[in-house]
Amino acid sequence: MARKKIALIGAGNIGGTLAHLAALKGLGDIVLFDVVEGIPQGKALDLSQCGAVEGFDAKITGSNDYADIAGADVIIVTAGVARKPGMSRDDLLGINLKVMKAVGEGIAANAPDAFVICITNPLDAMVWALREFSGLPHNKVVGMAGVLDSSRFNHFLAEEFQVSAKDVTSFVLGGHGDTMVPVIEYSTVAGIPVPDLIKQGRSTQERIDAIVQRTRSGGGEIVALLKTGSAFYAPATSAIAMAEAYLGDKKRLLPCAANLTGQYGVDNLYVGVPVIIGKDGVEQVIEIELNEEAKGNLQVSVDAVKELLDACKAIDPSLA
Ligand SMILES: NC(=O)c1ccc[n+]([C@@H]2O[C@H](COP(=O)([O-])OP(=O)(O)OC[C@H]3O[C@@H](n4cnc5c(N)ncnc54)[C@H](O)[C@@H]3O)[C@@H](O)[C@H]2O)c1
Ligand SMILES: O=C(O)C[C@H](O)C(=O)O
Repeated sequence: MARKKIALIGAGNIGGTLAHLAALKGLGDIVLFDVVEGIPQGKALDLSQCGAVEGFDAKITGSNDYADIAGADVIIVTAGVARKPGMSRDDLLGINLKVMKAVGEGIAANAPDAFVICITNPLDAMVWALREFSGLPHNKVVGMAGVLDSSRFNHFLAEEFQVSAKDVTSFVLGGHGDTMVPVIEYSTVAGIPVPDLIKQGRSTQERIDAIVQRTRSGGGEIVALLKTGSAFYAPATSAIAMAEAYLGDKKRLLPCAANLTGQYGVDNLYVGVPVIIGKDGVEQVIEIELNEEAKGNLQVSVDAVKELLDACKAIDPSLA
């Protein structure tokens, strides 16, 4: 059987980390693409030289030519600009929208059968625009944010309850911004709902509320520390989990930015919801019961994403 091909559009911090993880996990041969000459080639050579130590034999190449992504099974898009301290993700919209146009056209022309995972921010608007520019089916274009945000929430909850993060599960829904919605009612430690753990006196509502807030500003906390860019290890790990779900037809239920067609009362917009990922890409959107507070918070988040889509349409009338 032919090896799978993974194309990474953007060979920066996340792109390089994605390539490393994909090689270590043996997902397939890897093409790193970037507009900057030398960066993808240099990273590809460096990563290839890990193979003899790690025992992998993936072919890793760097390119500045979209023709080299031809036949890719999975494409992960990180092309664009990351924020710096003092900026919001939304400040990246104007510059990254232009990048999505170039990337969408490159994918459409060279790898229209790929499963495409977008990471570029502001995520919900960029994945929507990338889908529009590429014209690929909606089930084959998905955004990565919820896996990362839920992983952050799980990490903070694991610290709070002093348990392994492996035993914590949660869903963070909504847009990948300050309005994201960590859902406490669906957060558990080995199946025990967090509200029950509060009742047992293992934490307090105030402490959990503070964790929700820290999760919401989790990306900004790292930007403030790094000063030169944003998080890349956990974002890369999260996207690789989504790629593995597709390549292995795993039917994983993950929070991802998916196109909604009426679910949660939302139409024609990408936002973070639980989905099943398998060989057909986003195979199902799962609707979960939300209490009134979570419903209201999700609506606020959806409205924030809608505003970003309007901004995209104002910048590029071809999207209107
Ligand atoms: N969705 C999420 O949860 C999440 C998490 C972390 C970062 N991000 C976003 O991911 C993006 C990438 O982050 P990073 O840390 O890898 O940034 P980075 O600056 O390290 O890398 C971005 C790369 O994109 C390249 N690039 C720019 N324009 C391009 C184009 N037209 N075509 C191809 N490549 C192009 C740059 O040369 C650079 O190498 C940012 O927008 C960041 O905000 C999203
Ligand atoms: O915060 C950022 O700008 C990057 C990313 O969206 C994150 O959540 O880490």
